[in-house]
Amino acid sequence: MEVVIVKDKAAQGELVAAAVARLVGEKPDALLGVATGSTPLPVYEALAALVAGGLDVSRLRVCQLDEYVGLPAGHPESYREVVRKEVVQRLGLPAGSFLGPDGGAGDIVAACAAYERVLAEAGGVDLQILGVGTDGHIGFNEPCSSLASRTRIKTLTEQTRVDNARFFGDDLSQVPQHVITQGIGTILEARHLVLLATGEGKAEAVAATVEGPLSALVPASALQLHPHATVVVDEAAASRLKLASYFKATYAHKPAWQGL
Ligand SMILES: N[C@@H]1[C@@H](O)[C@H](O)[C@@H](COP(=O)(O)O)O[C@@H]1O
Repeated sequence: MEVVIVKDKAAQGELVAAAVARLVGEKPDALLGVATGSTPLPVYEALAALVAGGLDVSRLRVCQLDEYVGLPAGHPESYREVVRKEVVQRLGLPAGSFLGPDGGAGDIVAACAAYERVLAEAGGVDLQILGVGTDGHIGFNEPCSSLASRTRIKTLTEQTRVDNARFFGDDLSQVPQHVITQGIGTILEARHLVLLATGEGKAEAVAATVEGPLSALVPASALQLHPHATVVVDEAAASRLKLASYFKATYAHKPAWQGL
Protein backbone atom coordinates (compact mmCIF):
# COMPACT_ATOMS: atom_id res chain seq x y z
CA MET A 1 0.00 0.00 0.00
CA GLU A 2 1.28 3.45 -0.85
CA VAL A 3 0.53 6.32 1.54
CA VAL A 4 0.84 9.87 0.22
CA ILE A 5 0.64 12.71 2.72
CA VAL A 6 -0.35 15.99 1.09
CA LYS A 7 -0.58 19.48 2.54
CA ASP A 8 -4.29 20.07 2.00
CA LYS A 9 -7.51 19.13 0.20
CA ALA A 10 -6.62 21.10 -2.90
CA ALA A 11 -3.30 19.24 -3.30
CA GLN A 12 -5.15 15.97 -2.72
CA GLY A 13 -7.69 16.84 -5.40
CA GLU A 14 -5.03 17.79 -7.94
CA LEU A 15 -2.95 14.68 -7.31
CA VAL A 16 -5.85 12.28 -7.72
CA ALA A 17 -7.32 14.18 -10.68
CA ALA A 18 -3.91 13.88 -12.38
CA ALA A 19 -4.01 10.10 -11.82
CA VAL A 20 -7.48 9.96 -13.39
CA ALA A 21 -6.26 12.09 -16.32
CA ARG A 22 -3.34 9.72 -16.83
CA LEU A 23 -5.72 6.74 -16.81
CA VAL A 24 -8.02 8.41 -19.34
CA GLY A 25 -4.99 9.12 -21.54
CA GLU A 26 -4.14 5.41 -21.54
CA LYS A 27 -7.72 4.15 -21.66
CA PRO A 28 -10.25 6.73 -22.89
CA ASP A 29 -13.28 4.58 -21.99
CA ALA A 30 -12.01 3.76 -18.49
CA LEU A 31 -14.57 2.99 -15.79
CA LEU A 32 -14.05 5.35 -12.83
CA GLY A 33 -15.63 4.33 -9.54
CA VAL A 34 -16.74 7.39 -7.64
CA ALA A 35 -17.43 7.80 -3.95
CA THR A 36 -19.84 10.29 -2.47
CA GLY A 37 -19.41 12.23 0.77
CA SER A 38 -17.54 15.50 1.07
CA THR A 39 -13.97 14.17 0.91
CA PRO A 40 -13.73 13.43 -2.85
CA LEU A 41 -15.29 16.74 -3.98
CA PRO A 42 -11.89 18.47 -4.51
CA VAL A 43 -10.96 15.62 -6.88
CA TYR A 44 -14.07 16.21 -8.99
CA GLU A 45 -13.39 19.96 -8.96
CA ALA A 46 -9.76 19.47 -10.04
CA LEU A 47 -10.89 17.03 -12.73
CA ALA A 48 -13.42 19.56 -14.01
CA ALA A 49 -10.59 22.12 -14.25
CA LEU A 50 -8.55 19.65 -16.32
CA VAL A 51 -11.57 19.08 -18.56
CA ALA A 52 -11.98 22.84 -18.98
CA GLY A 53 -8.30 22.89 -19.93
CA GLY A 54 -8.83 20.35 -22.70
CA LEU A 55 -8.79 16.87 -21.10
CA ASP A 56 -11.05 14.69 -23.23
CA VAL A 57 -13.39 12.65 -21.01
CA SER A 58 -16.04 12.10 -23.67
CA ARG A 59 -15.68 8.32 -23.40
CA LEU A 60 -15.09 8.10 -19.63
CA ARG A 61 -17.66 6.05 -17.73
CA VAL A 62 -18.44 6.41 -14.03
CA CYS A 63 -20.07 4.06 -11.54
CA GLN A 64 -21.47 4.36 -8.06
CA LEU A 65 -20.09 2.65 -5.01
CA ASP A 66 -23.26 2.61 -2.95
CA GLU A 67 -26.78 3.96 -2.60
CA TYR A 68 -29.47 4.57 -0.02
CA VAL A 69 -32.46 2.25 -0.13
CA GLY A 70 -35.93 3.68 -0.37
CA LEU A 71 -35.37 7.36 -1.13
CA PRO A 72 -37.87 8.55 -3.74
CA ALA A 73 -36.52 8.78 -7.30
CA GLY A 74 -34.80 12.11 -7.82
CA HIS A 75 -34.24 12.73 -4.09
CA PRO A 76 -31.30 15.20 -3.99
CA GLU A 77 -29.43 13.09 -1.41
CA SER A 78 -29.79 9.81 -3.29
CA TYR A 79 -26.27 8.96 -4.41
CA ARG A 80 -27.50 8.69 -7.99
CA GLU A 81 -28.44 12.38 -7.87
CA VAL A 82 -25.28 13.35 -6.00
CA VAL A 83 -23.06 11.61 -8.58
CA ARG A 84 -25.11 13.08 -11.42
CA LYS A 85 -24.60 16.58 -10.03
CA GLU A 86 -21.04 16.37 -8.66
CA VAL A 87 -19.46 14.21 -11.35
CA VAL A 88 -21.56 13.61 -14.48
CA GLN A 89 -22.75 17.19 -14.93
CA ARG A 90 -19.57 18.80 -13.66
CA LEU A 91 -17.44 16.87 -16.15
CA GLY A 92 -20.02 17.09 -18.94
CA LEU A 93 -20.27 13.31 -19.33
CA PRO A 94 -23.11 11.82 -21.35
CA ALA A 95 -25.94 10.53 -19.10
CA GLY A 96 -25.49 7.04 -20.54
CA SER A 97 -21.94 6.87 -19.19
CA PHE A 98 -23.24 6.42 -15.67
CA LEU A 99 -23.80 3.09 -13.86
CA GLY A 100 -25.40 2.64 -10.46
CA PRO A 101 -27.57 0.30 -8.39
CA ASP A 102 -31.31 0.86 -8.12
CA GLY A 103 -32.02 1.87 -4.52
CA GLY A 104 -35.73 2.18 -5.30
CA ALA A 105 -36.14 -1.37 -6.64
CA GLY A 106 -38.96 -3.51 -5.29
CA ASP A 107 -36.62 -6.50 -5.27
CA ILE A 108 -33.41 -5.26 -3.65
CA VAL A 109 -31.68 -8.65 -3.80
CA ALA A 110 -32.23 -8.75 -7.58
CA ALA A 111 -31.07 -5.13 -7.89
CA CYS A 112 -27.80 -5.98 -6.09
CA ALA A 113 -27.18 -9.00 -8.34
CA ALA A 114 -28.02 -6.88 -11.38
CA TYR A 115 -25.46 -4.26 -10.38
CA GLU A 116 -22.75 -6.91 -9.99
CA ARG A 117 -23.56 -8.06 -13.54
CA VAL A 118 -23.50 -4.51 -14.88
CA LEU A 119 -20.03 -3.91 -13.40
CA ALA A 120 -18.70 -7.20 -14.77
CA GLU A 121 -20.17 -6.58 -18.22
CA ALA A 122 -18.63 -3.09 -18.18
CA GLY A 123 -15.22 -4.76 -17.82
CA GLY A 124 -14.69 -3.94 -14.15
CA VAL A 125 -13.65 -0.74 -12.42
CA ASP A 126 -10.29 0.71 -13.47
CA LEU A 127 -9.83 3.20 -10.64
CA GLN A 128 -12.05 3.33 -7.58
CA ILE A 129 -12.07 6.47 -5.47
CA LEU A 130 -12.96 5.72 -1.85
CA GLY A 131 -13.61 7.82 1.21
CA VAL A 132 -13.60 6.30 4.67
CA GLY A 133 -16.14 6.51 7.46
CA THR A 134 -15.08 7.47 10.97
CA ASP A 135 -15.66 3.81 11.86
CA GLY A 136 -13.44 2.60 9.00
CA HIS A 137 -16.23 1.75 6.54
CA ILE A 138 -15.69 1.89 2.79
CA GLY A 139 -18.69 2.29 0.54
CA PHE A 140 -21.33 1.41 3.10
CA ASN A 141 -19.56 -1.74 4.32
CA GLU A 142 -19.96 -1.23 8.01
CA PRO A 143 -17.68 -2.86 10.61
CA CYS A 144 -17.78 -6.68 10.52
CA SER A 145 -18.78 -6.76 6.86
CA SER A 146 -17.36 -9.89 5.26
CA LEU A 147 -14.07 -9.17 3.54
CA ALA A 148 -15.39 -11.37 0.70
CA SER A 149 -18.76 -9.63 0.46
CA ARG A 150 -20.47 -8.76 -2.82
CA THR A 151 -23.00 -6.03 -3.58
CA ARG A 152 -25.84 -6.39 -1.10
CA ILE A 153 -28.16 -4.60 1.30
CA LYS A 154 -26.66 -3.39 4.58
CA THR A 155 -28.02 -1.70 7.70
CA LEU A 156 -26.22 1.50 8.67
CA THR A 157 -24.71 1.94 12.11
CA GLU A 158 -26.08 4.72 14.26
CA GLN A 159 -22.68 6.46 13.96
CA THR A 160 -22.84 6.55 10.15
CA ARG A 161 -26.42 7.81 10.22
CA VAL A 162 -25.39 10.57 12.65
CA ASP A 163 -22.35 11.41 10.45
CA ASN A 164 -24.55 11.63 7.35
CA ALA A 165 -27.45 13.52 8.97
CA ARG A 166 -25.79 16.77 7.87
CA PHE A 167 -26.84 15.96 4.32
CA PHE A 168 -30.47 15.57 5.50
CA GLY A 169 -30.89 18.93 7.23
CA ASP A 170 -29.42 17.47 10.46
CA ASP A 171 -32.61 15.42 10.82
CA LEU A 172 -31.52 11.91 11.78
CA SER A 173 -34.99 10.53 11.14
CA GLN A 174 -34.57 11.33 7.44
CA VAL A 175 -31.39 9.24 7.06
CA PRO A 176 -32.32 5.83 5.66
CA GLN A 177 -31.55 2.74 7.74
CA HIS A 178 -30.70 0.61 4.72
CA VAL A 179 -28.32 0.91 1.81
CA ILE A 180 -26.97 -1.01 -1.15
CA THR A 181 -23.20 -1.15 -1.31
CA GLN A 182 -20.60 -2.80 -3.47
CA GLY A 183 -19.17 -5.50 -1.22
CA ILE A 184 -15.58 -5.49 -0.02
CA GLY A 185 -14.85 -8.38 -2.39
CA THR A 186 -16.40 -6.34 -5.21
CA ILE A 187 -14.36 -3.24 -4.35
CA LEU A 188 -11.15 -5.29 -4.22
CA GLU A 189 -11.67 -6.26 -7.87
CA ALA A 190 -11.09 -2.68 -9.04
CA ARG A 191 -7.66 -2.41 -10.67
CA HIS A 192 -6.56 0.56 -8.57
CA LEU A 193 -8.00 1.71 -5.25
CA VAL A 194 -7.47 5.30 -4.12
CA LEU A 195 -8.68 6.03 -0.60
CA LEU A 196 -8.93 9.66 0.49
CA ALA A 197 -9.22 11.10 3.98
CA THR A 198 -8.83 14.57 5.40
CA GLY A 199 -9.06 16.02 8.89
CA GLU A 200 -8.32 14.89 12.42
CA GLY A 201 -11.68 13.09 12.63
CA LYS A 202 -10.40 10.45 10.20
CA ALA A 203 -6.94 9.99 11.79
CA GLU A 204 -7.90 6.94 13.82
CA ALA A 205 -9.65 5.25 10.88
CA VAL A 206 -6.63 5.95 8.65
CA ALA A 207 -4.16 4.51 11.17
CA ALA A 208 -6.30 1.38 11.58
CA THR A 209 -6.63 1.05 7.80
CA VAL A 210 -2.94 1.40 7.03
CA GLU A 211 -1.14 0.10 10.11
CA GLY A 212 -3.72 -1.92 12.01
CA PRO A 213 -4.34 -5.61 11.58
CA LEU A 214 -6.40 -6.79 8.62
CA SER A 215 -9.81 -7.01 10.21
CA ALA A 216 -13.47 -7.02 9.26
CA LEU A 217 -13.88 -4.65 12.19
CA VAL A 218 -12.12 -2.04 10.05
CA PRO A 219 -13.44 -2.67 6.53
CA ALA A 220 -10.93 -0.26 4.95
CA SER A 221 -8.08 -2.45 6.22
CA ALA A 222 -9.05 -4.78 3.34
CA LEU A 223 -6.98 -2.42 1.17
CA GLN A 224 -3.97 -4.25 2.62
CA LEU A 225 -4.98 -7.19 0.41
CA HIS A 226 -4.97 -5.16 -2.80
CA PRO A 227 -1.91 -5.12 -5.08
CA HIS A 228 -2.42 -1.47 -6.06
CA ALA A 229 -3.90 0.60 -3.26
CA THR A 230 -3.05 4.24 -2.65
CA VAL A 231 -4.05 6.21 0.43
CA VAL A 232 -3.94 9.99 0.01
CA VAL A 233 -4.34 11.94 3.24
CA ASP A 234 -3.67 15.39 4.61
CA GLU A 235 -1.42 15.99 7.63
CA ALA A 236 -4.34 15.90 10.08
CA ALA A 237 -5.67 12.58 8.81
CA ALA A 238 -2.09 11.22 8.85
CA SER A 239 -1.45 12.42 12.41
CA ARG A 240 -1.74 8.96 14.01
CA LEU A 241 0.42 7.11 11.49
CA LYS A 242 3.54 5.69 13.15
CA LEU A 243 5.29 5.42 9.79
CA ALA A 244 4.42 8.94 8.56
CA SER A 245 8.09 9.92 8.10
CA TYR A 246 8.80 6.78 6.12
CA PHE A 247 5.76 7.37 3.89
CA LYS A 248 6.88 10.95 3.25
CA ALA A 249 10.46 9.94 2.41
CA THR A 250 9.23 7.16 0.11
CA TYR A 251 6.98 9.52 -1.81
CA ALA A 252 9.68 12.19 -2.01
CA HIS A 253 12.00 9.68 -3.71
CA LYS A 254 9.39 8.17 -5.99
CA PRO A 255 10.29 8.11 -9.68
CA ALA A 256 7.99 10.52 -11.54
CA TRP A 257 7.20 7.96 -14.25
CA GLN A 258 5.39 5.76 -11.74
CA GLY A 259 2.45 8.08 -11.18
CA LEU A 260 0.18 7.09 -8.30
N1 LIG B 1 -21.08 5.90 1.79
C1 LIG B 1 -20.30 7.07 2.00
C2 LIG B 1 -18.83 6.68 1.93
O1 LIG B 1 -18.52 6.25 0.61
C3 LIG B 1 -17.97 7.86 2.34
O2 LIG B 1 -16.62 7.51 2.22
C4 LIG B 1 -18.30 8.26 3.74
C5 LIG B 1 -17.42 9.38 4.27
O3 LIG B 1 -17.94 10.63 3.89
P1 LIG B 1 -17.17 12.00 4.03
O4 LIG B 1 -16.16 11.99 2.92
O5 LIG B 1 -18.19 13.04 3.83
O6 LIG B 1 -16.53 12.00 5.36
O7 LIG B 1 -19.66 8.68 3.74
C6 LIG B 1 -20.62 7.74 3.32
O8 LIG B 1 -20.81 6.83 4.33
